[in-house]
Amino acid sequence: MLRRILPLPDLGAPEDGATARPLPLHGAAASRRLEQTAAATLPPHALMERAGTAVARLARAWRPHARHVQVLAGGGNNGGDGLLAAARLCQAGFGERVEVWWLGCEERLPPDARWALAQARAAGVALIGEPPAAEPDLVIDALFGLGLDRPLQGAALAALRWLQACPAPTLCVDLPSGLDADHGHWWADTPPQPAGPRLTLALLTLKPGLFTGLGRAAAGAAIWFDDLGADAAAAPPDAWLALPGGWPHAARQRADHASHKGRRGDVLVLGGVPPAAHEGVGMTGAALLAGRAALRAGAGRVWVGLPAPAHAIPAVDAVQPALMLRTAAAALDGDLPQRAAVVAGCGGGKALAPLLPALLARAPRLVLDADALGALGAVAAADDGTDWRARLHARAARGWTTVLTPHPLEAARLLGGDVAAVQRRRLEAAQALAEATRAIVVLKGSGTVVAAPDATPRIVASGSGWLATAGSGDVLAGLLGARLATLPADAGTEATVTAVTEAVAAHGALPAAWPHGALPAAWPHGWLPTASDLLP
Ligand SMILES: NC(=O)C1=CN([C@@H]2O[C@H](COP(=O)(O)OP(=O)(O)OC[C@H]3O[C@@H](n4cnc5c(N)ncnc54)[C@H](O)[C@@H]3O)[C@@H](O)[C@H]2O)[C@@H](O)CC1
Repeated sequence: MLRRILPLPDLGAPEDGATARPLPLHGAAASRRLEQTAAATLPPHALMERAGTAVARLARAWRPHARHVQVLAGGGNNGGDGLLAAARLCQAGFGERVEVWWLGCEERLPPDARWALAQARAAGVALIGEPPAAEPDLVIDALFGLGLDRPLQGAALAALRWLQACPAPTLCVDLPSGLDADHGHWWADTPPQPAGPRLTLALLTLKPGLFTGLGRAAAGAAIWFDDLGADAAAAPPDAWLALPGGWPHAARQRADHASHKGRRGDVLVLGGVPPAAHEGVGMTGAALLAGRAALRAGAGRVWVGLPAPAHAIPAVDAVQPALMLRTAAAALDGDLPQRAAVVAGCGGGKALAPLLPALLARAPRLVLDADALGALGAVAAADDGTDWRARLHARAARGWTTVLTPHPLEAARLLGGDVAAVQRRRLEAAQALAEATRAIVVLKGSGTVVAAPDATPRIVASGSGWLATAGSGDVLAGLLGARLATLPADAGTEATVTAVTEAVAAHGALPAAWPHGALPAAWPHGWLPTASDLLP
């Protein structure tokens, strides 16, 4: 069955608060297992017939008036899909010219691709061995799919360079050529971002590499999926694709006439050093953004504790006067850390380090962001010498929730590695950090990963380059606080991970809801949104 995965459908405000079911993601090995299982029950070449037909159908629907269709086909089964699509387009009399630039070698073709080549020849498809002379109206990229597992060189690299530079609309078969199916690694020295509009049709399975690493940049604005009639349950997924869903469900919250703010959860944000207290260097805005986001996401009461003396604390947040501003010391005095979801980081700077031991020991629901992650290493020195990892393990053993929200550099520091290694294997890096800390890890970046100990990681489908702006992470931290604040104490790990994923997904969906026409289009091509624009 053919369905669109991205762009996400306009979800509006779901009344029932239901979270969309996550979709299974299968890497190369699991996809091959599924392929074998499916092929065993079908006549020869049936899967390739379905794949090629699906490609041809989507090509016609996407560019119905294309006259010159150029297929770029490699020497494996991905090329076979392209050859068969060309055959079916030709047989349907589509356009004026359907041509295949074929890089295969007849003696080394796998059986399905050999059959597809025969089909293409029988249909009268023109085969060429070099780039087309004129720019086509539509390109079908079937150079490499699942089988790509090393850097591109020679003729294949030259073909990929042509493909990436071609301004024509391009439909990628299964995966954009150059992209690794498992990790979203890019195997070539040419930019992953294509010059022209692009969509990708994933076949049989959705691969994790399409949604994280460089996958989203390479795959284009739209990702479609045809399962070719295979049963995804036949192989356990390597990851889940999480779609934004039912949180925050404002309509449902408001519908409860007898509700009151005490039922909607308390959030304490710790961070935001004021310039008056730190030699003129301040980060107050970060904590205010987190606090505002928590309020907007439905938290009943939000405190912001700034690590500074009383005279340096702003009297009020003029944008959200409902925020309760105080010194961090005052915020931590009493039972607030126990009953509120605590968000620590958000511009707290070095002043956070001395607060962390108490937070780790007292706050059952704790989000550690930015500066709090940087301060973790100093925790032992600041207290009785117990390592921070041991403290996180102890929290997990008590059934307490800790959420770490590193960007790739922070994750690399916590793992003791380098950022390139994290980015190369984002799923594995997030999972390794979750296992090492027994915490829920939100590894930010293109295709944010949510990982928890002993669980299959999730990649969040929402999110875009619009979020790559200062303060965006503080807004996410606030949303996480608001989401955790409404969880019952005995929610359990799975429900907590789902809640964290919902908050990340809701954050990723914010730019789509942002009124793009709302700011004057003055500066060269219009103003860009900032983190404050993510909040109404
Ligand atoms: N067999 C079938 O009936 C089906 C095949 N499908 C298609 O088949 C694809 C997988 O086909 P293949 O396994 O043949 O793999 P590919 O067609 O992706 O790659 C072909 C060969 O290229 C080689 N290769 C890898 N890296 C290279 C490099 N850097 N330079 C040069 N050669 C390199 C590999 O050894 C591989 O065997 C899927 O992505 C999908 O498009 C699906 O449509 C499902 C059905």
